[in-house]
Amino acid sequence: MITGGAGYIGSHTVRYFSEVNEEVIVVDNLQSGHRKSVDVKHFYELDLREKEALNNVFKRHSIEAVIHFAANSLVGESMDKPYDYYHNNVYGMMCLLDVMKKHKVGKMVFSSTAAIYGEPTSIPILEGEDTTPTNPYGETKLAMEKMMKWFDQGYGVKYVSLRYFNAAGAHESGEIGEDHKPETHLIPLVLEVPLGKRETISIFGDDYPTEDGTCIRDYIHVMDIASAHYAALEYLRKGHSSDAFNLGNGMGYSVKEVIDVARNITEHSLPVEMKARRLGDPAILIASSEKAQTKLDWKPRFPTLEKIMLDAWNWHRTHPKGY
Ligand SMILES: NC(=O)c1ccc[n+]([C@@H]2O[C@H](COP(=O)([O-])OP(=O)(O)OC[C@H]3O[C@@H](n4cnc5c(N)ncnc54)[C@H](O)[C@@H]3O)[C@@H](O)[C@H]2O)c1
Ligand SMILES: O=c1ccn([C@@H]2O[C@H](COP(=O)(O)OP(=O)(O)O[C@H]3O[C@H](CO)[C@H](O)[C@H](O)[C@H]3O)[C@@H](O)[C@H]2O)c(=O)[nH]1
Repeated sequence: MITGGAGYIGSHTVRYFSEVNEEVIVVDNLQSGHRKSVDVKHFYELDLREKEALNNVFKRHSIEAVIHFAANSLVGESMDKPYDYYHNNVYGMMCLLDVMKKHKVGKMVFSSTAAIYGEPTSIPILEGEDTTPTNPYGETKLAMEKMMKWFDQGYGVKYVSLRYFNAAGAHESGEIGEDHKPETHLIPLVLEVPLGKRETISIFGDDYPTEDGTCIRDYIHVMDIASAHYAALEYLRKGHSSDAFNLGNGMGYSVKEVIDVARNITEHSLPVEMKARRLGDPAILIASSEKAQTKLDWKPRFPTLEKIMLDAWNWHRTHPKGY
């Protein structure tokens, strides 16, 4: 079962699983997902918090494992609406785990985030880094990780928590990609300029302690995130114990560098506008993914920002209005 399978990362993971001949069913309430982004036999439009309906899906299918993407996931929005984040993320997880335990489903692969670390004390970030989130989004994801730990101890539900850094790019076919409304992520926003959907791209702060003064992030191709979910499932199938892994490329790009790569690929001048810092943005987030590479036997296939940007551009220029 893939929850949130009609969302950005979920739909790419559904696609990857079909490419490796795994049978999946999708549960999604379509609050931000797109029905058109997934081609599956069994799609259930429901909210995880509708526990009885969820229970019926578990009754109807013999579910081996759950891959759990469904969540609210915008840092800025979470500052304004913490209740919504606790209710969907934490209570949604409670409902899901409760139904899983009822049906003795003992494997979960979970979407965690770099946001659980807050301002890291060292770069690259290792999994043992302090977890002190600076926003309700990161706080709820950390609470969800902790809930899984106790459900493992109490009921034997094994899990892999994947802490992704900045997901970007699209499937190479250009058939599926990122379509968030409103969009807040840097790469799709940058690409709206050459598409004529916006005049300029804003840079949120150029006074950070980095070489060019703009924030540095570790961008990871969405299909590499998708393949990591399969690697994590295989890891659980082998009977390994529950664990958490960072997913990134170990390379940081500043906001200005991202815009430069987009200029090369789109051949557009991409005018920028300097703005104030965005609340809650850490200066530098770069992952060490060595643990995932070693223990999950996973390797990113598309580590360069050029490839990530090229695939994103391929999707956006052919789908300027999204799905
Ligand atoms: N995009 C990133 O850079 C990034 C980075 C780190 C972690 N994550 C995590 O990855 C996951 C997927 O992110 P995304 O960018 O694909 O987001 P998304 O909003 O595109 O996808 C989330 C999906 O879950 C569905 N959903 C939400 N609440 C639900 C509920 N209660 N019941 C059923 N369905 C529900 C939505 O309709 C949507 O299809 C999230 O959990 C997010 O926190 C994303
Ligand atoms: O118009 C924009 C949009 C973003 N930025 C900057 O670009 C960088 C990347 O911003 P994104 O919004 O694309 O991504 P975030 O790093 O804020 O967040 C992403 O990665 C986090 C973990 O690193 C969380 O998981 C979160 O869910 C996910 O959206 C930030 O420095 C941001 O300030 C701009 O300068 N201008």
